[in-house]
Amino acid sequence: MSSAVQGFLELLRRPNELLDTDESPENLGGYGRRLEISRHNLLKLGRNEQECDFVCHDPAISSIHCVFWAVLFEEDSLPMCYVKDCSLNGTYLNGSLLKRDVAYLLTDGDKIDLQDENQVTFRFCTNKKAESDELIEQFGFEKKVQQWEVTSRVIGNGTFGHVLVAYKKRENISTVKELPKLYPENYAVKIIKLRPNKLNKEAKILLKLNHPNIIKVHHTYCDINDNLYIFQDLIPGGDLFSYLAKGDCLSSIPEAEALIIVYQILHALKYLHNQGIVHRDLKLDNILLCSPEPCTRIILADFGIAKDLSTAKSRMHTVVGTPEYCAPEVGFKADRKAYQSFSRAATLVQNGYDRKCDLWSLGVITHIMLTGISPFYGDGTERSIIQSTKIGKLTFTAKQWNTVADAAKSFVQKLLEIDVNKRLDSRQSLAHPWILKHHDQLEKIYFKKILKTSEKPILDIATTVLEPSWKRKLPKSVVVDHSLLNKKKRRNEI
Ligand SMILES: Nc1ncnc2c1ncn2[C@@H]1O[C@H](COP(=O)(O)OP(=O)(O)OP(=O)(O)O)[C@@H](O)[C@H]1O
Repeated sequence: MSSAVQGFLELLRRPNELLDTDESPENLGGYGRRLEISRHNLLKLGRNEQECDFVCHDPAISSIHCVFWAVLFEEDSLPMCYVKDCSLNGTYLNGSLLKRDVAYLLTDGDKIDLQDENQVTFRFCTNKKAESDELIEQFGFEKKVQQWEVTSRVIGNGTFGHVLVAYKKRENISTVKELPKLYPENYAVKIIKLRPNKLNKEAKILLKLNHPNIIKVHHTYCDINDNLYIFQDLIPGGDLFSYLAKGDCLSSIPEAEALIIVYQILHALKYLHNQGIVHRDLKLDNILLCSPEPCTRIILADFGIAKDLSTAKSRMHTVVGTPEYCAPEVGFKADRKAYQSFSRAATLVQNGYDRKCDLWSLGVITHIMLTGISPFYGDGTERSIIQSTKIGKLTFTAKQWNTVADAAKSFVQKLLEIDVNKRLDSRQSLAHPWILKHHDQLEKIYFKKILKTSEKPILDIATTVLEPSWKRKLPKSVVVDHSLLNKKKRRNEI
């Protein structure tokens, strides 16, 4: 298996009359043929000869019947291979029907049937070793949390916690026998060891939010070891960084594709900022994709350092974020020694910063999507990034800009504006000519294709879904260990 290949489909059964005419003789009969599932490549099965990697000329099979892909959190982590049904007649996983347009995680040996059982059958195989319960045992995580099941499959590991695959016990199982059994959907659970208040904030903020482009939290639970479980949607398409990282460097994407992503981020930011929430760590790694293809829904994740200003003062003073994406007014200093006199790094010399720091980060993200270049990266050292961000000099002379519209350049310029008063906010950004010019098409794509809704949801209204039992689930007080706080080594937080 080549390194890019993370799994494959083995054709188990296929009626002879449906065979492709151009198949080599050794593949005839349907046994032994393998379809590879690799990163950065959507494997498509269906009737459409132009689009599909595996063509089946059966009228019961849809033009594109189902798609497969693989996502890797890091180079050495175990791949997550997914199947998504896009058909009229359905795709079955181990005999159970898949919900249309929902991605399901595959496990070695899974059986996939196109349309009904025993018509065209594949077996999913991977030679990567399955995860053991080591992590769960090492940290004493609970495997059953009320109606939730925590599995040992790791989605990713962050500075403060682990993200694992979870399942929810089925509710309202249909008693109508004729209806096919539905396959259980996957969820993700982020488990963090409760430490100073800061860590509770992520779940508290997320429970308040309800927006199609923001990670949805379903349930929270705190076990007796102070592990906080945040059950949330599993976003199966990987992050935007991995989507752009092809080979050794980041690649640009077509302007139209970037525009659709920017439009969704702006909707999410407008909603967040209206709620008084500032994300503060917007970057490619924290933007998740529902599938690794253009025009997919994007989801903002990792609210670990988000700030809720709705009940507090309107400015922030703590230096947090990731220098590469961080607005100059946040106050990163090129010399790390400059922080030593503070127990927490703070922009004491400045007037603090506000929600517009998220718009600067979006400017950096847009710049990268359009050109593959990070605007203030310099020589890549933290010092050089911070220095060039402070200067904020932008040039559009690189050849990568040649094919980019002037309106897009102007958008980037207006977000990467050192003067916060001149920098656009989320509402103004949505009214910028780059967006406005394509407004009707963007709206259509957003509501019809991405959100798949015929009615426009009211995106600006806050629907507070704070669980009533939330407060009771947390310990009354959390002992703040200051030595830990100071020693905390967060890659992106000083
Ligand atoms: N709900 C989710 N669905 C799919 N993948 C997720 C989800 N939440 C997190 N991930 C993946 O797991 C990884 C770890 O997430 P987490 O939020 O713990 O840490 P992180 O983004 O690396 O944050 P930190 O900046 O705290 O180190 C992420 O990079 C992301 O790829």
